[in-house]
Amino acid sequence: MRDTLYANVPFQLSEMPHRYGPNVHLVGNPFLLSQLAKLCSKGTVQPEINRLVALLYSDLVKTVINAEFPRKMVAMPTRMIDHTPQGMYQGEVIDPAVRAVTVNIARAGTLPSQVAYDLLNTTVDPVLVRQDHIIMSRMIDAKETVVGSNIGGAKIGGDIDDAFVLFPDPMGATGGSLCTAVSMYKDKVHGTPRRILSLNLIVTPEFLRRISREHPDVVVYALRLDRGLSPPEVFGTVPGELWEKERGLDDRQYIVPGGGGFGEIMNNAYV
Ligand SMILES: O=P(O)(O)OC[C@H]1O[C@H](OP(=O)(O)OP(=O)(O)O)[C@H](O)[C@@H]1O
Repeated sequence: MRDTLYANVPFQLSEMPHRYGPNVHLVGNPFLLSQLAKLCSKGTVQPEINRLVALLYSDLVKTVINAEFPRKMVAMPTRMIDHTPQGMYQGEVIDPAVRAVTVNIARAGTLPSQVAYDLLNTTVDPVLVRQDHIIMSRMIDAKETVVGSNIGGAKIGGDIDDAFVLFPDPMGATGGSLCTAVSMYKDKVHGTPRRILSLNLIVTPEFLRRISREHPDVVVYALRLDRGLSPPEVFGTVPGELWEKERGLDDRQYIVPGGGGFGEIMNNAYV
């Protein structure tokens, strides 16, 4: 007789309430926010910074797979099958027949994308998993204000038809980098993706506003929302309630409270 215990495995996102709409998920929890606080603090440099980024992404990617990916019922013999016909796991698993593409937005997104790629390969059929690469830089003017994002080169390994397309990038600041990358896929890469997912450690209200306007189909999972430069009336309100007044970017488009330029610190290259 079959045990139905794992026929419908419950999973519920633990997320912070907000008014940014159904495509935004703020999924920080006490454990991850502690690690992220450490990652953002002044004394955290190599090798600890990469260790923390990898740990945080390992968790975030699993959360996204649990929440977004389809499941499938399986009956898989265990090693005990040689001793008893009851040696079978019967229940749900993540459907391995799913296409997934993770995009390395170099440079801060390089390690996060590698973590995502490795985890996807252990979860779905590796033949269906791919990693693409985009060299991307925020462009600044003479006053060091960000004026846009530029693609310096890309290696795109094929189409994205019916694929989950993941953009794991630690900082969502102005949203320029993500919007440029998503537009490039929509304009130049063949196929209709099943879902476009942005996986961030920290996002700003400005980032969410830009993404939701330019690419409302993108689903954002972020551990933390930073709106530290907002006027006093914003603090204490539910995120998104006073969206137009919320501010998380300084004059140079760095996130506040933030954690500095992750790409710079992770690569020890201050350019
Ligand atoms: O939302 P946006 O304003 O576009 O900014 C965020 C981008 O900047 C950071 O990267 P990184 O430090 O690697 O690159 P940079 O040289 O573009 O600052 C970050 O990881 C994003 O890719």
